[in-house]
Amino acid sequence: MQLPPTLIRSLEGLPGFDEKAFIDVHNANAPVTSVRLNPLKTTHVQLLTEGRQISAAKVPWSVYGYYLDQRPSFTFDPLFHAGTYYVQEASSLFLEEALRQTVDLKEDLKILDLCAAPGGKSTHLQSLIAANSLLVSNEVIRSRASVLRDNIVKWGASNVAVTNNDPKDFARLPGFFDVVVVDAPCSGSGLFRRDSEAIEEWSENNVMLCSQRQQRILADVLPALKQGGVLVYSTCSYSRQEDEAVLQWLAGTFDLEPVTLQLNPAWNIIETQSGPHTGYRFWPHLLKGEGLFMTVLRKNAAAGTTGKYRPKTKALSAKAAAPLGQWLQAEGSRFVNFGDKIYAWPEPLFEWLDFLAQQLKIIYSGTLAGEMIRDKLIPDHALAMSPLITKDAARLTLSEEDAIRYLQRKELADTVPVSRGWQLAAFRGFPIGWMNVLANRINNYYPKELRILKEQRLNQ
Ligand SMILES: C[S@@+](CC[C@H](N)C(=O)[O-])C[C@H]1O[C@@H](n2cnc3c(N)ncnc32)[C@H](O)[C@@H]1O
Repeated sequence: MQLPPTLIRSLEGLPGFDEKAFIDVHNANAPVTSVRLNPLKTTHVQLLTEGRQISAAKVPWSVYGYYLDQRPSFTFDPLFHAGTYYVQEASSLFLEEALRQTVDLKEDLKILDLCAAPGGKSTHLQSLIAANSLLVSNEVIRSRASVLRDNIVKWGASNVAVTNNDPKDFARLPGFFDVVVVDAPCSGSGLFRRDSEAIEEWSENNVMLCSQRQQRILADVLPALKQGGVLVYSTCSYSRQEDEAVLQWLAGTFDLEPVTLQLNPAWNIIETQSGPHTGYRFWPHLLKGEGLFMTVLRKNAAAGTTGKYRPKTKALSAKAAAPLGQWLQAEGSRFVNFGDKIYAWPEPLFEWLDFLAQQLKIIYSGTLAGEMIRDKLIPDHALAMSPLITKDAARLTLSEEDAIRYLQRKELADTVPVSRGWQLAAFRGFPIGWMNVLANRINNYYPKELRILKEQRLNQ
């Protein structure tokens, strides 16, 4: 692996940098695989290891994160499609430790993940916050926002709104958020080990452009953070201009208080100073993870307020919502319809979601229960992924082979259902989607755009 010599030169003198060890670890061809469990579905890592000749070890800075000693084919694992875990780079799981040390996560919070696709940090944040907290998971690029929505749907949570807005749109929400996470678009050098093609695209000029864009994004979003609120800024770049220099600029431009985290020395995370502010560097030659920079700051400055709110969205009447009781645990939810589509919004988040719907371009919120057609609900895939699904829902347990066929949207020739109508396709107890059993065939309702396109199981 030929790392850009200008990158190497630019890293000299940075805390923790060791040229030889850094180059060696890039050439060692020893990829690190890590996953994070979804506590809405399971907290037992044995689910992924038992009977699979894989062993798992804890990622030290995350309750839900595990290293796997090999990389299985996630595409061909029905448990992956059931949303029981997310495949995520280990260093980035440090977000959990950063928040546990700076925010009372038991409180009802409003959290913004500004640069959220494909959803690693957002699904993680969702696992850390209370059920009555609201996560706004935003992605500016429309196609990437759809991938983000799919991953949020798969995760199964109801307390998330997926938005497709430009950072400057958040100026409409002065002082609204308790926490803002900016996992900024960057030059990506921290991931060279996993994606050697990115090396070709790396240039000093791009580092500079990224640094300017990072500053613009931060300046745009800061008004939306409340006074006393916490800003987390991270990149997967090693470059000073995108890390310490951005922190220095933040500190010099805005009224932000330094926040220092307690580190376990065994973790080998390296502290780096920008004046009184501390950043945290993750070097792949010092720990089991990829390159990452993260810093936390607290807003001192007074923030504006969002002004008067006029309710607009109407919840379905009890009578109109009654048929939904057969599909999901309705207690604690209020139902809203956008056209024929019926969403379940967590009751305590109703006003916030209604307010946000008036300010932002929301592409998904709560849980999409399904479409009401002639007074009957056609259940949506999102409902199958959600813990709201009623325990009484009929389900058909599929073998691994059939579960993969189902996920490929193929026919389930050998599966023998015991009853007719809508039922969940399940694998090892976890729903993976819907099917409708008719007299002479089974209709596979796995969403076309999510289906596994590959024929063969290949390790990826
Ligand atoms: C590092 S990635 C985010 C990864 C994500 N947080 C995760 O954990 O899965 C940065 C994201 O910022 C988005 N982005 C690109 N340009 C942007 C801009 N000008 N403002 C805000 N976000 C931008 C990218 O599309 C990308 O999805």
